[in-house]
Parts: sequence; structure tokens; C-alpha cells
Amino acid sequence: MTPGEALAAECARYAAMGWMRGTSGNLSVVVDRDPLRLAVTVSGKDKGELTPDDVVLVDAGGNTDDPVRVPSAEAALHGRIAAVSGAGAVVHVHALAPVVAAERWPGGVELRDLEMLKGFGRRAHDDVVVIPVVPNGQDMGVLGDAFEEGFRPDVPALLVARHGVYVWGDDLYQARHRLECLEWLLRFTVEVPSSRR
Ligand SMILES: CSC[C@@H](O)[C@@H](O)C(=O)COP(=O)(O)O
Ligand SMILES: [Zn+2]
Repeated sequence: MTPGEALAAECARYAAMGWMRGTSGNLSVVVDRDPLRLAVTVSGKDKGELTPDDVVLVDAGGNTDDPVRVPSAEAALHGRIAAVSGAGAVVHVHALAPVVAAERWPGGVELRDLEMLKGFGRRAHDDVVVIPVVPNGQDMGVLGDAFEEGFRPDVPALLVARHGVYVWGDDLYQARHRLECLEWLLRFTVEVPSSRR
């Protein structure tokens, strides 16, 4: 499967889950490590209707020499995440639970004692996972700095307040499973009162 085919198929899956409403969200895969180059989804299109042609090659700063296609407005953050974490794929969606969780716990969202943590690469018990939260903004350099400041190699996710969630992994498949588990974990955390957790 080409990067374009894989990214379009993955976007269709997330869109069907209601996580890419109104053209929101963007996905990328690393196609070269040195220098870093990524295939990223184009900007502004309905992510549930992408074709394999709707991806752009960008450098670590999100810049492209493609004369036609416009890369995601958030391509530079994908580049920063891939560079810092070593991930092979980065996914960003606008699911609601991550944003509600970031709103309630702006200093970081704590997760513990839940079986689904295993799907996020952590232990179900005796392990506390804190998902970092950074303020939203339109400057990807500022967002990237905030991400890097709170980066921990064992937490492959970032919540952007009043915006959405980024998750990464070795490939799109691992990133998907981490995202699906994290969304479940955050939904549980916002819906169950702290006295019951
Ligand atoms: C509903 S607009 C959302 C955008 O501003 C942005 O946050 C987003 O996720 C998609 O941007 P895009 O440039 O299409 O990749
Ligand atoms: Zn977004």
C-alpha cells in the first residue's frame, strides 16, 4: 500500500468514528528519516473523502515543494513530533473526550488502573500515566516547543487544549490502536466521577 492509500484509508476510518468532523484532523507517515520527510494529508479537505492523491511530501518543518497540493496547516507539528519521538506515524483527530479532559485538567490528565492502558503501551495496574496538555495556538513553532518541553518517551500522546489530540507510533497501525485506547480512557475519565475512579 502506498502512503497515500494508507493515509486515505486511515482517515476514512477516523471520519466514520466522528473524529474528523468538518475537515478537521490530519495524519502523516515518515517516508525518510535522514533528512526527515513525511507524507501528510492535504489541508482543508473532508478527511472522510480523501483519495491517495491527497497527500503531500513535506520536510521536518512542514514545507513542501509540491506546486499543487497544500499540506496540512499542522504539518510542522507532525514533523516536530516525528523528529523528537522517533515515531513513524502521527495522527491528529478532533474527538471530543480528549478536549473535555484537557479542559478539566489543564496541567495534564492522569490515567490509572484501567485495562485499556495496556493498549496504550502501559500497565493496567501500578502505573500512572499523565497525558500532557499544551495551550492551543496557530504557530506550530510555539506548539512544537510546548510539546517538546513536556515530552516523555513513554507517553506517545499530546492534548492540545480546546483543539484535539495527537498520538504517534511506529506506524499507522500502532498509532491507531493507541489512539483508540486513549480515546476510550479519556472518555471514561471525563464521564466517571473521581470518587469512583
Ligand atoms: C475544522 S478546522 C480544523 C483545522 O483548523 C485544524 O485544526 C485541523 O485539524 C485540520 O487542518 P488541515 O489543515 O486540514 O490539516
Ligand atoms: Zn486540528
